[in-house]
Amino acid sequence: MRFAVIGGGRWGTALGVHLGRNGNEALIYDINEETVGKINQGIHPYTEGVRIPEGVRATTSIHNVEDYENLVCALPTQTVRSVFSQINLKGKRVINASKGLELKTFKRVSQIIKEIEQECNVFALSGPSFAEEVSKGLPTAVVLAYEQDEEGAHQLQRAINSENFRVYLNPDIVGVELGGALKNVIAIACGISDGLGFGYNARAALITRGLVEMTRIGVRLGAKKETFFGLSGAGDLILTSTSDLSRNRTFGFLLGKGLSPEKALKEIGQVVEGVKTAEALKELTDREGIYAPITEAVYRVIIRREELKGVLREMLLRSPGEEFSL
Ligand SMILES: NC(=O)C1=CN([C@@H]2O[C@H](COP(=O)(O)OP(=O)(O)OC[C@H]3O[C@@H](n4cnc5c(N)ncnc54)[C@H](OP(=O)(O)O)[C@@H]3O)[C@@H](O)[C@H]2O)C=CC1
Ligand SMILES: O=C(CO)COP(=O)(O)O
Repeated sequence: MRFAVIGGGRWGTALGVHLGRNGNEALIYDINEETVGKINQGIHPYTEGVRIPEGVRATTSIHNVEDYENLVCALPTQTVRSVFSQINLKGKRVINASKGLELKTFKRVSQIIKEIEQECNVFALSGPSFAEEVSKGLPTAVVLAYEQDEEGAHQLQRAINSENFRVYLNPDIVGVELGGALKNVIAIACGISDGLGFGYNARAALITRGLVEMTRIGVRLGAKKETFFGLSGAGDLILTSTSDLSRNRTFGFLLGKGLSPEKALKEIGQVVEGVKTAEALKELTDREGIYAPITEAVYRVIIRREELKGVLREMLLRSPGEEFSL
């Protein structure tokens, strides 16, 4: 199959490399000339020692992607609207691989795409999948969600699935996209806890209560409860909240060690989606009246700049209530 990958950061490049290895053609679009130049010379721009397979090319010209029927979105979420508005999307399949919510509109990426062009089919590819490990061809399992086009999802599954990149199908695109976006906020909270030296008990509690919070928010927004127990929910939450490879967890960890949000973001130097998603999510949960204490605590620390210890103390003093209140 022929794919254009919009966004040649770590994830877009990893997906392009995987698609190429699996016998597909992939054109990676990126704004950065150096990145595009390296890919076209067969050099992986981020992972040393990994070859760019045959059939993978890169371009800095956004209009070149219009020759492709299947478009993969691997951009930072806040840039999706402006970049995709430049492309004629009519009749295309758009597979969202980004993980976040748009500020102010609180929209998921597939909703942004549909707002730009009604006449296209949207999908979401999500799950526990660090770009570096996918680039190296290490075993990974993800979910491909679809909205209406079940036949298209089966065709895409056949093109993307491989021994080391297993692709499961799920018709709940709302739940799959929300899982990928919301886990980043919980991973920041876990990073803060680890940075403060709170220990493994606290981390396990945060992951578990975080999953309940993600599920509560998701169900209220139209997702299926069980999706949050799958790869794009619990799977990605566990990966991101426990691994040093995660930018979101690392961001929280640096805050826990006393760095300001600006300094932590500068030190990481890559997109940390949970920061903007925490802001969008706090406004959304306030508007909808959804109880989301972990999201609120993260928001108060990174957006309102409240003192970490005070926010945590208030959190721990809350009445615990019932374990499962969705
Ligand atoms: N990395 C991972 O393991 C995974 C990431 N994701 C998701 O993929 C998305 C992208 O992340 P990732 O690739 O890691 O991020 P990176 O930080 O590696 O790359 C982001 C890229 O987007 C580019 N960019 C910034 N603004 C624009 C714009 N207006 N138009 C075009 N390109 C732009 C950046 O260019 P520049 O550097 O020049 O600013 C950079 O090359 C995120 O939503 C993330 O959550 C999902 C699964 C795994
Ligand atoms: O979503 C990811 C892996 O599934 C990547 O997480 P980070 O953006 O926190 O690195």
